[in-house]
Amino acid sequence: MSRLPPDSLAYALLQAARIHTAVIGGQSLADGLLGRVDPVARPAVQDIAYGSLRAYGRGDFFLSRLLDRPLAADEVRALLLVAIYRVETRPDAVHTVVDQAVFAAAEVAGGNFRGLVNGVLRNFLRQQEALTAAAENDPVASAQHPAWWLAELQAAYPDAWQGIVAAGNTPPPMGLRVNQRQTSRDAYLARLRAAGIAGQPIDECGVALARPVAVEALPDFAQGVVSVQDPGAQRAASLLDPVPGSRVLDACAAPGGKTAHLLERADLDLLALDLKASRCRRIEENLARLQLQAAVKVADCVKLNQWWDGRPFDAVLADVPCTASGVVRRNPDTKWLRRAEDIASFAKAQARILEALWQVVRPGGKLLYATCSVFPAENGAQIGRFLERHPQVRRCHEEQLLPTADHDGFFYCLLEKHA
Ligand SMILES: C[S@@+](CC[C@H](N)C(=O)[O-])C[C@H]1O[C@@H](n2cnc3c(N)ncnc32)[C@H](O)[C@@H]1O
Repeated sequence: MSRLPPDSLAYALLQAARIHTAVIGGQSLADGLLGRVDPVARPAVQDIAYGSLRAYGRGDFFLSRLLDRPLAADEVRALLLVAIYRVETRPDAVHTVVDQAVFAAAEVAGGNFRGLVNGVLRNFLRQQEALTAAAENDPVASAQHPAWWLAELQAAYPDAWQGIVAAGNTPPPMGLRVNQRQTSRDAYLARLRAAGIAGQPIDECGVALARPVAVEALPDFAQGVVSVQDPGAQRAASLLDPVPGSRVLDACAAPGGKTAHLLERADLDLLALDLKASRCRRIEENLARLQLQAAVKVADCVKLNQWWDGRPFDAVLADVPCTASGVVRRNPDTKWLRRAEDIASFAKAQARILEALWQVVRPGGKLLYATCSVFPAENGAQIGRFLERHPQVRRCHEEQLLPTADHDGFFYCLLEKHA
């Protein structure tokens, strides 16, 4: 519990520091860390916690120069990191940030850290110019990504890696998918305008918002007229493009964004699988809100005997688990939690999924392999190895979307089985 008022900056800094501590200790932002924060403070805490995690390489560099020995409490280190982030992003209010961080320090258990926090932050302000210049010459501090991650990007994209890094360091855009069964994209854009929310049309049913808003502010969100989905993710349904009435498998479906999009476009006999029961509930909740129907089953898609009745599918979506390196700006914890070896272990699991699912595609049917990664081992190289094992498979289409201001990073490959 905190005695700080939830609407104070001190409270926001303290909560952001606690989230930081949990993440650096190995927990994921997806574990609901933000849900423990007073709702009044959530937008501010999210802004500070996510922003400072995106910039962790930079903050860590500063602290390595400001502290001459390890701190007694991880939470104090995290408090310094979030305060420095706030100082750098709000240069007009640096003294308020320092004062509020000192109030927050009084809440950290295990000692009296107020003097230390005050001293380190004032020291940072005194040396800010020199430290900022030094950070420019440090690869991890300036790119704000781990060294192994940068090496992967540089090897794969010698001309484009800086753009990928820059996109990864920017707050993500908010995209919407309009439910074509309920309204048209242009009619919904007009409703957004009437609600004072600016947006641009994208593709067949997407909208890019000028600024993120809370979902509760979106007209008729609860009635299922619209969903939040990045335009890059919306490519899946149009690439697979199953014909009405066909039998479709979404093998790694939770939370059901792409399942729902497929069903909004056409009436389908669709089976959605996911490994985890809690995540299958998310699919069911999303389908219920959007007034769509599918069979949802908890299963490991690799273990065909657990879930497959032997009837082949016309179309299969394999949106496989991956490093999520294309959506790192949405989950800035992942780049600090992952290790270089994770790429190979994801690639191994993906190959097993692809092999298993290929067996359930009917002759003449298609499979769309998808990741939200930019690492080739999970994408083009994965498909290359699959095609070596199955030379008769037709690769109909392949695209690597790199993250930009308009969409996240995704990879798609559409494969067709010999009839
Ligand atoms: C990238 S996410 C899917 C996102 C989803 N397609 C969407 O658009 O909302 C990958 C999902 O695969 C699930 N998964 C991982 N391994 C699996 C397996 N062997 N069988 C079924 N689901 C699996 C994970 O639980 C996770 O929900």
